[in-house]
Amino acid sequence: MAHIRIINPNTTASMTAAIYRAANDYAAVGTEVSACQPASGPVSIESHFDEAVSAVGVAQEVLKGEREGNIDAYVVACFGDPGLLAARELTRAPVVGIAEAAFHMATLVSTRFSIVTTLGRTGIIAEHLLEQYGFRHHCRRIRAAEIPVLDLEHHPEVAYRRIVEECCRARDEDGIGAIVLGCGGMANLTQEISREVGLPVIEGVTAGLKLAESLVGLGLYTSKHGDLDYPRAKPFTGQFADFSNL
Ligand SMILES: O=C(O)C[C@H]1NC(=O)NC1=O
Repeated sequence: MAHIRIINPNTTASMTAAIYRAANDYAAVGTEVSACQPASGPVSIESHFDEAVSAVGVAQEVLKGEREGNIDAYVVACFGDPGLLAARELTRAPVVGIAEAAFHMATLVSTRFSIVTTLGRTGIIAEHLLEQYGFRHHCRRIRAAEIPVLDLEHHPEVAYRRIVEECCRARDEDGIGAIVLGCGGMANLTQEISREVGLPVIEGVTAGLKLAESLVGLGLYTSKHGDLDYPRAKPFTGQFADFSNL
């Protein structure tokens, strides 16, 4: 039995629920999935600033999970993987970011992939992650459907069509074998888009869940030898006082 906690770093509860449903549909027998989002922060994450603010919320949700004591792994369900390394410092449980998970999965089924994300301005965040994780040469292009994140909920039909159109352009122009969807809010679209576009389509919530299950099943844990060791205990002031002496 593994309990996997999925953290939606934005504060839109309906997106958290959609992310939970998508993950739970793929959970193995014996896996318990739970989902949460920070009490405060951006309703959607579409910029460096949004990422920075949401990273604090991710850390707070991991600390809550550690206090609960029964979480075997965490998934950070925003394509920018906000606060991923900081989250790993706070727990021995594996912590999987959905961008990193999707990149790994995509390279297991194709030599080259393109990313289709929401707004073009967030493409640089994915570009930085490709570099950081060592997947830069696997990714042919970072494309955007040019839809705000919450349009996935507010205008799902328009959003779906724009995503599929951009996926088709990627398939026809980029010399790729697979597509990575660049938003946690796209988690429930994978199969439908894959059927319509005719390529493997990978998104990070479900990829992250299955990788987290594998890490737990292998008995792997976040190393506490080196840079992912727990933070040195120290006082924190002001709004972060509850981070004191972790
Ligand atoms: O980076 C993006 O465009 C998508 C990212 N933003 C968000 O609120 N959830 C996400 O996965």
